[in-house]
Amino acid sequence: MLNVGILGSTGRVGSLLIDDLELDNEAKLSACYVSSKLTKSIPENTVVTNEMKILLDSCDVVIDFSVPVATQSLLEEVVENGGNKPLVIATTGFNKHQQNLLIEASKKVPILYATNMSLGVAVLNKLVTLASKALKEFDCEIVEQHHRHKIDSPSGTALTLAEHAARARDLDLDKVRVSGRDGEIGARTKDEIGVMSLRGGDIVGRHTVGLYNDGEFIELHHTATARNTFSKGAIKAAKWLVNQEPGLYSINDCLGL
Ligand SMILES: NC(=O)C1=CN([C@@H]2O[C@H](COP(=O)(O)OP(=O)(O)OC[C@H]3O[C@@H](n4cnc5c(N)ncnc54)[C@H](OP(=O)(O)O)[C@@H]3O)[C@@H](O)[C@H]2O)C=CC1
Ligand SMILES: O=C(O)C1=N[C@H](C(=O)O)C[C@H](O)C1
Repeated sequence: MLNVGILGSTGRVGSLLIDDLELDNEAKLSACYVSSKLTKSIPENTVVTNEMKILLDSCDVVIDFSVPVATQSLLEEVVENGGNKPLVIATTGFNKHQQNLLIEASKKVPILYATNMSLGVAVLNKLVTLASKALKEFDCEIVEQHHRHKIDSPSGTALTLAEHAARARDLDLDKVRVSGRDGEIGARTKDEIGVMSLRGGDIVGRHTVGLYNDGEFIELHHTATARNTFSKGAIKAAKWLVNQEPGLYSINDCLGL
C-alpha cells in the first residue's frame, strides 16, 4: 500500500484527494499538513502536522495542491535539510526563485510537476505544439476561465499551453506574451501570444487555444467538468513517480505521451 502525504489537505482539491484515497485499493492517506484547521474526518492514525519534516517522514510520496509559499517550504526541506520523498507538485503560480528551487530539489528526489493533472490537457499540450508549428502564420491567443476563488492569473495550465505554442515557433514566451489589452495599443504584432483570464462562479477550469488567420481559424478547447479529474490524476502520478529515479518529470512522462 502506498502511503500518501498531502500538502493542501484542507483545500478544494486536497479535500477530494482525501476522499479518493479512502476508496483506493493501492494507496492510502498517511499524513496531512494542516496550517489552519482540518474539518474533514480522516482515517485513524493519519499523522496531522504543520511541519514539513514530519509530513515527509510520515509518507512514501507527497501530493501538493497548496500555495507557492507552502510548496517553497516543502522544497526547502528537501534541498536544505535532506528531506527525501518523491513529490507530485500541482500548485501553480510560482515565481522564478520557486521554479529554480523545484529544479534543485529534483536533483535529489523524483518530482512530477504538472500545472494540470488531467489526461485531456496533457493531450492538448501535444495538439498545441503540432498546430502552432504547422500554422506559424496564424495568430495564437489563449483564454482561460476559472472559478471566482482562484488566486493566480493566468492559470498555470494557460502558461504551459503558451510555452508549448511559443516553443513550437522558436519564440521566447517571456518576450512575446501579452497579458492584457486596453486603450490605443496599436495593431497586433505577428509573434505575440495573448494569454487572458476570466474569473467567475464555479468554473472548474476551461482553456481555449485559438489560432486565427485571414479566412479561417482553429480553436482547441478543454473543459474540466469535475475537480476530481485533478485529484485522481495526481494519485495516478504518485503511483508512477515512486518507481522513478530523482529527476523532474511531467504528466506526459507518467502517461507515456
Ligand atoms: N495541477 C493541477 O491539476 C491543479 C492545480 N491546482 C492548483 O492547486 C492549488 C490549490 O488549489 P485549490 O485546492 O483550489 O486551493 P485552495 O485555496 O482550496 O487550497 C489551498 C490549500 O493550501 C493551504 N495553504 C494555504 N497557505 C498555506 C501555507 N502558508 N502553508 C501551508 N498550506 C497552506 C490551505 O490550507 P489552510 O486552509 O490551512 O490555509 C489549503 O489547504 C492552486 O495553486 C491551484 O492552481 C488546482 C487544481 C488542479
Ligand atoms: O486553481 C484551479 O482551480 C486550477 N488550477 C490549475 C491551473 O492554474 O492551471 C489547473 C486547473 O485549471 C484548475
